[in-house]
Amino acid sequence: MTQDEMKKAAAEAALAYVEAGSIIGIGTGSTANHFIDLLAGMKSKIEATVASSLASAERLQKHGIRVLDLNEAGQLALYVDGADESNYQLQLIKGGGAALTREKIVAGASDQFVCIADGSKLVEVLGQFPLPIEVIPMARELVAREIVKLGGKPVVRPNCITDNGNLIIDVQGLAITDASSLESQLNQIPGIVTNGLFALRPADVLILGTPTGIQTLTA
Ligand SMILES: O=C(CO)[C@H](O)[C@H](O)COP(=O)(O)O
Repeated sequence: MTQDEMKKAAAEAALAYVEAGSIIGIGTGSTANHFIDLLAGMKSKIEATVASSLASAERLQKHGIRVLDLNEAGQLALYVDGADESNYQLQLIKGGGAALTREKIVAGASDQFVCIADGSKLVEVLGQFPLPIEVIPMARELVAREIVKLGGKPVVRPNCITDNGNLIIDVQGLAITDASSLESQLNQIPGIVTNGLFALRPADVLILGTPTGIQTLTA
């Protein structure tokens, strides 16, 4: 089974969490794309969606799935999204697709966060994947200096402007032993919009596609 097939299997398993008549938050990335494509097969069952990126909104609309602004939609029952890493507490690193801020907003507005991924994303300790941080452009050098003080190596992601008009700095070499504290600490640095740690609001359910089948972890 390829990694992509495992992502698709996880996305398919997440369909079971979709309730009739609901508005669903939709993530960003290749696993979320599988979920969007599968959701199209049951689009008459749902009321609408809220997208965490322009790319996901476009894909949903191509399938004829209604996309609402979060401010119109209100509190959502369900958010489905992928991740770059998850630990066993379902704390995540996200932002490989540069959509972390909108993803965190939509996750924060959802009662249940179902994370879908292939099994390689499950790790003992977060941090092998460089931590993405969304940064307001004028604060780039300030943020980079502060990250170095914390022991990280900041790398500005080339040719990347977020849907919010900002930069992504990927931070390598951070020891993420206390993900909640680090998430809060980084967000205190002026110029950081948010960082890709989803520890204060982890996933509620993690669905992994593995070579031997679906593995589901709950918080
Ligand atoms: O956080 C994300 C986008 O900002 C994605 O969920 C994360 O990068 C995983 O992507 P993929 O499903 O393509 O492996």
